[in-house]
Amino acid sequence: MGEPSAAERDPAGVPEPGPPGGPARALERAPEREPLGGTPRGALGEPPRGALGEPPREPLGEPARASADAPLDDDPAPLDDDPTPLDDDPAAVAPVGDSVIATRGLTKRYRGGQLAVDGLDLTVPAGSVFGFLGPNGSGKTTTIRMLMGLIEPTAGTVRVLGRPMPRAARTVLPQVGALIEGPALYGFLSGRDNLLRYDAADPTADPRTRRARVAAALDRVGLAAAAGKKAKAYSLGMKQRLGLAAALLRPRRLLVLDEPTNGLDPQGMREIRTLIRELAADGTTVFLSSHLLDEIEQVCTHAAVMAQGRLVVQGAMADLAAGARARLAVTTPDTAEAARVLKELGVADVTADGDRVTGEPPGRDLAEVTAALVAAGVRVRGLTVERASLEDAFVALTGEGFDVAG
Ligand SMILES: Nc1ncnc2c1ncn2[C@@H]1O[C@H](COP(=O)(O)OP(=O)(O)OP(=O)(O)O)[C@@H](O)[C@H]1O
Repeated sequence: MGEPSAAERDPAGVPEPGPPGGPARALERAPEREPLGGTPRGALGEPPRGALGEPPREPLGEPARASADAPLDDDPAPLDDDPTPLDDDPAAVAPVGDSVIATRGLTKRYRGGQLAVDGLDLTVPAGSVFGFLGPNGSGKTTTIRMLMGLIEPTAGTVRVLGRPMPRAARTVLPQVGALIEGPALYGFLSGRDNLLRYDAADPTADPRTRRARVAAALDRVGLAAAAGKKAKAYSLGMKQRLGLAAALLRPRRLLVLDEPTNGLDPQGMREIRTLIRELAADGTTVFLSSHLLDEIEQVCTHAAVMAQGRLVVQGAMADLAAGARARLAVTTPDTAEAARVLKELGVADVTADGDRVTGEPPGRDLAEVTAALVAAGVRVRGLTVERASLEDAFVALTGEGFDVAG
């Protein structure tokens, strides 16, 4: 079969660009930093991403192989393997301990001057479904492209599966499945043939097991029945699942998914989320970026929040939800007296609104607080510590709104 021409490729095959775990970790709030001084890309009149900025997209868009074969975007990264002899042997990837991805001081300034990622310290625990959350333009895709060795950091380090990137790309990437900015497909080929062709382009893939691996991957993503259909007849959700199947053609220790549900209808989103949960249940660490809070809430065990290129917070979901902005709330007709008593008890940030008085949760037993209020003649109708929703917490942390509806 000859190489398809550009005209033969399905232009509609690329979906519109835009999505369980480790032990609970303490909430790590990133230190405050100076505001970014970068210039927005648009302001400099640079071409949009995808014109010049993107690496050439391989069929089905897996960056793993693209990173090894294709020229790199922006500052080309040296692709020499890590000089240690271990790197030639995929089985010899160093044990990763608790973290599958670790970045330290990771920084990317694009040529136009845009500081897209600023001093990122990210730690992704093994076995987690890690949500990488942030509004559009907060640096998620740039970070993912550095993780995959597609672009060279301006400063800082990246370790994936315990190895330095991009130096150990050839060792690491075969163990990483990735779906970045939607799969690129050949519309005139069936889903099965897309995967066969894709696998055949991978020099490290075993041709003897190809058909079986393709069938298993199609089955895995629920496309076995539609395997013979041309990809251009696939719905967006099916195309996205085919992209995932490409990432699953061999066992992976890590899946990196950039906005995997972007552009999908609710049913398609549910299917992808279910698949992610299943993959995670099998022990694969999943790193997924999203600007959708509820998506992160539904599938992730851990999350990091980005804003303007900086890490705002990262940790286990339970800690993020519990620790972010709990409030003591007293419901009473005697708000002025209740506020006075609470302040006397050392409750900070006391505010009265209607028949409610709220404040920071006190570091003492709530029974003591109730007793003090009652002793002062306050008619207490309700006293509780309210957990903020994740949305409240994240918006408070980032200081800006999220496009929650997508
Ligand atoms: N190739 C590039 N050249 C110059 N600036 C870029 C390039 N790619 C991204 N940027 C800029 O870097 C910043 C971070 O962009 P990035 O795409 O990483 O964010 P994101 O969180 O993934 O957002 P989105 O969800 O919109 O893709 C933005 O200000 C963006 O305009």
